[in-house]
Amino acid sequence: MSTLNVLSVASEVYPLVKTGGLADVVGALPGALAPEAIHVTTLVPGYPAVLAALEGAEMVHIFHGLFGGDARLLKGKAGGLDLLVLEAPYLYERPGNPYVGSDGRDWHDNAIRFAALARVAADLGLGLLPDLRPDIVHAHDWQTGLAPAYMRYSGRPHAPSVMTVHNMAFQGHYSRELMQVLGLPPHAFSLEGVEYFGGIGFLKAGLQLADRITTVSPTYAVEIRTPDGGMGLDGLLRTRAGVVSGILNGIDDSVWNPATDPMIASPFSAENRSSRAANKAALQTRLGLEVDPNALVFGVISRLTWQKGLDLLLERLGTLLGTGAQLAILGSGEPWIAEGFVDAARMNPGRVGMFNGYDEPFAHLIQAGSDVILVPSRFEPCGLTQLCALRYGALPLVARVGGLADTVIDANEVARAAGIGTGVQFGPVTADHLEAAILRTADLWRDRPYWKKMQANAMKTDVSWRRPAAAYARLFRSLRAEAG
Ligand SMILES: Nc1ncnc2c1ncn2[C@@H]1O[C@H](COP(=O)(O)OP(=O)(O)O[C@H]2O[C@H](CO)[C@@H](O)[C@H](O)[C@H]2O)[C@@H](O)[C@H]1O
Repeated sequence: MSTLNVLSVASEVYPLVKTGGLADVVGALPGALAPEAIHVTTLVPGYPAVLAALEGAEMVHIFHGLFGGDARLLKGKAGGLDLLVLEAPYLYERPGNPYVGSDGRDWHDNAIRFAALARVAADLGLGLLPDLRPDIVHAHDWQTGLAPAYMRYSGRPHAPSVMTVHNMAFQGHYSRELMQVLGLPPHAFSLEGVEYFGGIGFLKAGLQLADRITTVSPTYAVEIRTPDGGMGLDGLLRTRAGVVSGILNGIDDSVWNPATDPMIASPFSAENRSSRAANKAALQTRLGLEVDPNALVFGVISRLTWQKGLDLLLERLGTLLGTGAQLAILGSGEPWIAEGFVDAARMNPGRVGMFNGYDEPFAHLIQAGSDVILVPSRFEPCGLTQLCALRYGALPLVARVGGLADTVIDANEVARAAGIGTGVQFGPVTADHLEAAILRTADLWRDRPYWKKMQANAMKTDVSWRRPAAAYARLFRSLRAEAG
């Protein structure tokens, strides 16, 4: 099998820069695709953290006058990845978050910052550097949506493109006045081009002009074709339904491996789960919860945003605590949700523990020590925390949406009778249905033999990248064959 070269372009990549699951996936795909004879080079902006980590950097191109400055394209390695880094200090040399300044507001020039990234991806797809000419350009999320557009409007032969949507809620919508600044020809401002509700839609452009569209679960691939899930883009996606597919995410099962995880209190495996109890005790101690092996511990690891539905949990916290259960929460994000949990912890000492922040090692301990991981998302393209939870034997209690619907087997009565089931699902996503699911989970906890069976089932679920990588490989190869 000949090697296929893919240029993956994204605004964040684990372990260098991460604000969410996008970085995890972009960081994992190259390793996952290597056994499929697919070589991935990842193009990312030259944020300070990326430049600091880059090893063996070699300059491969200078762009004169790239959106208001001179930029250099560097080739090197970091975090085990083959990278191309766009070093453009006037766009990316800023402290903190890739998208927002210290005042919490979007950088004023985000349209240009990410158009520059997309422009460079497109140039590579057009054969700018013969040695680094990709067979496929794989663009992730709105920040890179213009890459397929730039290639298409060049009018020249170019690599075929795949646009992957990790979250439909972020679309990159900008003023029509930027058409010229962004280097888009006037005729691109049309329904079949980049025009979107009177402005320029970056994600819209990618979805309209890429050769294939993927999203990160089969159910989300269906949901985004509906008015609710499509968030304005459902019509386009219905029209292009023939090129849309859903490929589930995986997780890195060497990082997320309870048998070897150095970040947890005591290792365990599906076959030998006895030391899971030590992790539960460590978690309870760390968060000031009563150390009680019999208390059902619900864990949460999440960005705190409306998407994640955790306000519904706050609303029905009384029911959860009424069952005798505990809540361990690790999260950061919007203050209206964070403060609710901080208050809940203060008012329920020993029963609710909250760490308001981002802490990767602690996320591992919560997975290892909780009995349940709660993911009550209003929508969830795939979700990674429930995949980690399955691997660590913390049964996922999830909303029946997107990738959550695709990855958890609900312990309904039939599943219970058959000894299958890996967690609990609920829907529609309302406080009432969440409450019912919490009560059902507490009931399942009382049936300890079945609980242990579910835990074993969960831990044996294949949540690795193997199957998803094979699906991406098939997609890339068929697209390459089609392109000739
Ligand atoms: N406070 C904290 N401390 C430590 N770790 C934390 C944390 N908060 C979150 N995390 C970690 O960050 C990652 C978040 O990934 P998710 O897939 O759950 O959500 P996200 O909405 O960011 O991603 C979007 O993109 C991904 C990738 O495609 C989709 O799975 C998802 O549905 C979509 O919304 C997980 O690995 C989680 O453990």
